[in-house]
Amino acid sequence: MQVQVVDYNHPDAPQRFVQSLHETGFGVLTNHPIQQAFVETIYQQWYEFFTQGSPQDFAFDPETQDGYFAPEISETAKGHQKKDIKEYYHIYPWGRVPESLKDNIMKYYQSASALAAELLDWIEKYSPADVAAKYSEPLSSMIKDTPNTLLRVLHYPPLSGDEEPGAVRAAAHEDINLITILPAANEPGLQVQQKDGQWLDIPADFGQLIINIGDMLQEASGGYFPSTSHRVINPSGENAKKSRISLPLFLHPRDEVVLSERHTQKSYLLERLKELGVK
Ligand SMILES: O=C(O)CCC(=O)C(=O)O
Ligand SMILES: [Fe+2]
Repeated sequence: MQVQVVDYNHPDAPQRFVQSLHETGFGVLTNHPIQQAFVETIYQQWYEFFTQGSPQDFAFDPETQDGYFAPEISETAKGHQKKDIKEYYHIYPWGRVPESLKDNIMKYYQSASALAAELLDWIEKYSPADVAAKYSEPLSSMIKDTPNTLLRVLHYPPLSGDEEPGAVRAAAHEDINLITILPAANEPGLQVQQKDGQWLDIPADFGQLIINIGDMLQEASGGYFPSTSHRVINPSGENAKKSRISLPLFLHPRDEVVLSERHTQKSYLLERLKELGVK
C-alpha cells in the first residue's frame, strides 16, 4: 500500500488515515487546520535567523537539548558514519527562543500539538482492540501537559560541492517519538522506505501535512504501527543552490508514561539520544 493522502474533513478521514499509518507508517492530510501562509511566514523568519542572525548565541545545551545545533555538531543517524548536512534549532515550551521569533513559533507549537492530540484520538479509536489494550493510558493523555514535545526547525543549506562524499541532508532514520507532524517543506527531498526496501517520494504538495509513526508508538502498539525509515536526499541541478526549511514536531509523552513492559518515555529517550551521539 502507498502512503494515503486523506482529506481531513472527509467523514472517513480518521479510518483511512489510521489504515495508512498501520500499513506504511505514514499518512498525509489535506484541508487540515494548520494554515499554510502561517507556516511560510515561519519558514521565512527562521531562514533569516539561520542565514543572517546569530544562531550561535543560542548554542544548544547538551543537558537540556534546547537551542541551536550547528552543522559541525549536527546528528549522525543511527548506523551511519557521516553527519547529516543540516543545522537546526530545538524548541521546547520551557526552552530558549530568540525573542523576535517567539510569538509565531510558540503559536505553531500549540496549534500543532492540539491537532496531534486529535490525531492520537483517531489512532486510538481505530487501533484493533488487542492493540489498544496495550496502551497504558489513552494516547492523547500521554502527551497532555508534556514538557517533552520537541519542535525542530531545520535548515538544510544549499550544497557547496565540497560536502563529505556520501553525506546527505538527512540519512535514513526512524523518529524516536510517538508521532511526528511535518508540514510539507519548501523543497522536495523527503522519501520513505517501502517494505520491499525501495525508496518512494512522500507526496508533499504545498499545504499538505505529513504524519509519521515514531519508535515510541511502535513500541506501545507492539509493532502494529511501524516506525518507518525515511530520509532527505540531496538536491541536484538548480535545486542544489536552494536552502530547504522544514518543521517537524515530535510528540513526546511525559517522562513517567509507560510505553511497554521494558520502557518509559524517559528510559527510551535516553537510550536513543546516546545512540545518536548528542547525549
Ligand atoms: O526535513 C524533513 O523533511 C524531515 C526531517 C526528519 O525526518 C527529522 O528531522 O526527523
Ligand atoms: Fe525524521
